[in-house]
Amino acid sequence: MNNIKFYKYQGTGNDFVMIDNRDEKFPASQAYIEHLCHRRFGIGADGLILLQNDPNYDFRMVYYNADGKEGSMCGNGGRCTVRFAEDLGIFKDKTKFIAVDGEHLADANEAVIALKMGEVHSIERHDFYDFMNTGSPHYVAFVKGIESFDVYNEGKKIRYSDEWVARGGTNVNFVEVIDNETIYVRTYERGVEDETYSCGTGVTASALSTFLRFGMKSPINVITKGGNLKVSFNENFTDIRLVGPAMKVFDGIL
Ligand SMILES: N[C@H](CCC[C@H](N)C(=O)O)C(=O)O
Repeated sequence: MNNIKFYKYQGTGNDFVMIDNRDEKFPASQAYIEHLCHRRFGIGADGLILLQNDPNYDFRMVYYNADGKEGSMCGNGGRCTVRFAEDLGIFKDKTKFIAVDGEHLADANEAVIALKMGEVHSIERHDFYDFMNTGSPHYVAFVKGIESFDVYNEGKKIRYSDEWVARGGTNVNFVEVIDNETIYVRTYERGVEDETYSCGTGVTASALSTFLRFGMKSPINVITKGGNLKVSFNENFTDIRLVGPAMKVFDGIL
């Protein structure tokens, strides 16, 4: 026993081990984090997040993928970290924190966390897909029959293609337009190397891409395997919000 307290949180089924690391005592080695995230040998999670102090913000969020490596920004993880900080009594109603991609604002109420995402300034448009960075890199392709689509194999093929390996890897989103204000998104996640139940930065990228390709207006409702999110944005993508539930599942001692 290391006598470290951990908490398990989830946001639309994207789940995280959360550690209050304000004393910076957590031994953050890759092997240990990978072990804790393992669904058979550990607690089981898509990632692990350290909540740390920062002199200029309410807190700092440090995110690791399930493979134990520090990742780029995680939207659902950000929403869960905000809920965690609220539960720890760090803020009430509104917060400002820092993550690997910069500053984030968020509002919390009992039902949802609304997280302001980074601005998106450049989007690569291709015939069959868009690519952008919403804090993490995202490939977005539109498909029909999303519920029976082979996300794992098709996503893996793209993620491990020579082009994307050379570019540092990517998360891969498959999207179907459901109605005038709703899309369904499924994501193969880099660093988890599997489909997750929901990916916040991926959902954000998918909504922006749906606006560009089909003119769907903000706010866009997003269905994922783990529940529903909403993405609102202005048309130059400088004010993007990811809104949805985030909650504690259990806690324990390591
Ligand atoms: N699940 C995360 C994305 C994690 C990004 C990660 N897979 C990477 O590319 O490093 C989210 O909700 O935005």
